[in-house]
Amino acid sequence: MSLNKYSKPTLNDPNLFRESAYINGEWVKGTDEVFEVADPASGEIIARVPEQPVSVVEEAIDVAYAAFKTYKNTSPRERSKWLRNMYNLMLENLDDLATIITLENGKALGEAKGEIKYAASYFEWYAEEAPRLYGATIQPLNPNNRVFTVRQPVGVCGIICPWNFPSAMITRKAAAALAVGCTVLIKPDSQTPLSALAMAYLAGKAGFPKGSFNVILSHTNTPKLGRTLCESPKVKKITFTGSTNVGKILMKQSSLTLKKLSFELGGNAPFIVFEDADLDQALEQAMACKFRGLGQTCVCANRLYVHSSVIDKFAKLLAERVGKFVIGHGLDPNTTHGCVINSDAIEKVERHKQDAVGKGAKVVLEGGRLPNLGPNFYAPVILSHVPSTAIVSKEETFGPLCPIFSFDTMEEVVGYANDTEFGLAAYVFSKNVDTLYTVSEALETGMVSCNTGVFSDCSIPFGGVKESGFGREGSLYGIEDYTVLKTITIGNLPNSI
Ligand SMILES: NC(=O)c1ccc[n+]([C@@H]2O[C@H](COP(=O)([O-])OP(=O)(O)OC[C@H]3O[C@@H](n4cnc5c(N)ncnc54)[C@H](O)[C@@H]3O)[C@@H](O)[C@H]2O)c1
Ligand SMILES: O=CCCC(=O)O
Repeated sequence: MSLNKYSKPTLNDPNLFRESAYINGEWVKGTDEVFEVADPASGEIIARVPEQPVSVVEEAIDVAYAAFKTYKNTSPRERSKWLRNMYNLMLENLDDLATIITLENGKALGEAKGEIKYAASYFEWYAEEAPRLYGATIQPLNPNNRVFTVRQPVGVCGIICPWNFPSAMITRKAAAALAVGCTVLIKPDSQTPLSALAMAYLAGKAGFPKGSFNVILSHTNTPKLGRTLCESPKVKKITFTGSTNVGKILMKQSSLTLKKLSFELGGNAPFIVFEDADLDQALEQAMACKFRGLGQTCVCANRLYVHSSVIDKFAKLLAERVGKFVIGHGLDPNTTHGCVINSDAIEKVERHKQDAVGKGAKVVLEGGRLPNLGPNFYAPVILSHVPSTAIVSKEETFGPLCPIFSFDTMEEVVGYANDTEFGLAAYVFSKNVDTLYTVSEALETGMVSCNTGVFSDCSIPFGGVKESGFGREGSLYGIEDYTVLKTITIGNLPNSI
């Protein structure tokens, strides 16, 4: 692959770079109207893709609906083979796919490669799960009846995804859906549609039948397209990853047709460091957790709670280590951390920082804008002794701001951690298993990670509680969200012999 800094890449396989939607196995524009995709690091336009009208989405829904009628009857072994092919193809094209992510999202190439491996792992996992969908046999009260259950695919799934993981947020939904026999219509974020299109190209090569894997595109038309997906009686499920506010809109719109829903929404993860924690381990893990994607992941630590006896030491050492980050264009091999997605992300970081400092937080690492690199570059900020009244204790920053709060007792810190409407991930650091266990049970989140800041894995159930959403992705449970349970009763059997 030859890459010129700040320019469109020459990919090993140029077919992976697509500027059309993918419907029924065809590359489709459907309109002359386009929207632009820019490299957030350089501002350079890297693609022009169609702004699709509602009529194209309606056609795509019809295609996915028609395809479902045959796709649902393919054998689990066939689907497993296509999923496995997709896994292999993603790894074979790792460099190109990662380059596309870096160019549209801004994350460093090393992180982008990690995302592709993570994204592909869902295809591998569900290739293995596809033939293992079990039901139950049930002993009913009526002795002349026999009862069993089967899991059937729910139908056409509308998949709406964010920009922060342009590949992995799609695969952990699509792989499970395709494994059980659902067809999918994917709507990526308008800032990062190119990864979805590259995967559509690979899905065709992997052997998925026409109409089973579709990608539609929109920017300003997004609310109309979203409504069309939510209100169509032919779409049986909406699976969404994104903000809680948009999740609430989609839930209302989906109520008209009472769709099955899975929502992975915003987080506000507490990262708790007790006085007996291995400080060096907690520091390393805090860095990895807080600054993954430069703070733009839903499971990034949003609030660090560090015991009052170690908070000053922890904050100083963290600032020393984070100060060594090399921030730059994601394709530069020296870069450890890329840029944020857009100027709104920086404005939110600054608003949360000013609020906390105004309320008495200490600045440990000043951070701030890096105009020499570009308008979307921002060096991490670390604040300590942040008061509990700061906005950041309640609102997700989704950016490179690391606020550290002090606490004294276990009861106090669990109270702070749970004092939010969100409940996605939480982190606990201690050498005492009683502390880990008691606190894990008390935290109101879907996932708790003890003594590690990086826990994501295709084998675990991923998802939240409270306003962080519902449904689980990945693991053996993730497949259930794309099925409906059917009960079959065979009645009036003769008396037993
Ligand atoms: N829980 C998780 O697994 C998870 C993962 C990643 C991101 N997130 C959350 O996502 C948020 C950041 O992503 P974002 O700002 O791009 O979210 P967003 O909700 O603005 O956008 C997500 C997707 O929804 C689409 N969308 C926006 N308005 C829509 C509408 N009216 N109808 C239909 N679709 C619409 C967008 O185009 C995009 O594809 C954060 O809150 C983050 O925590 C959660
Ligand atoms: O941004 C949210 C998803 C992050 C992950 O899957 O680890």
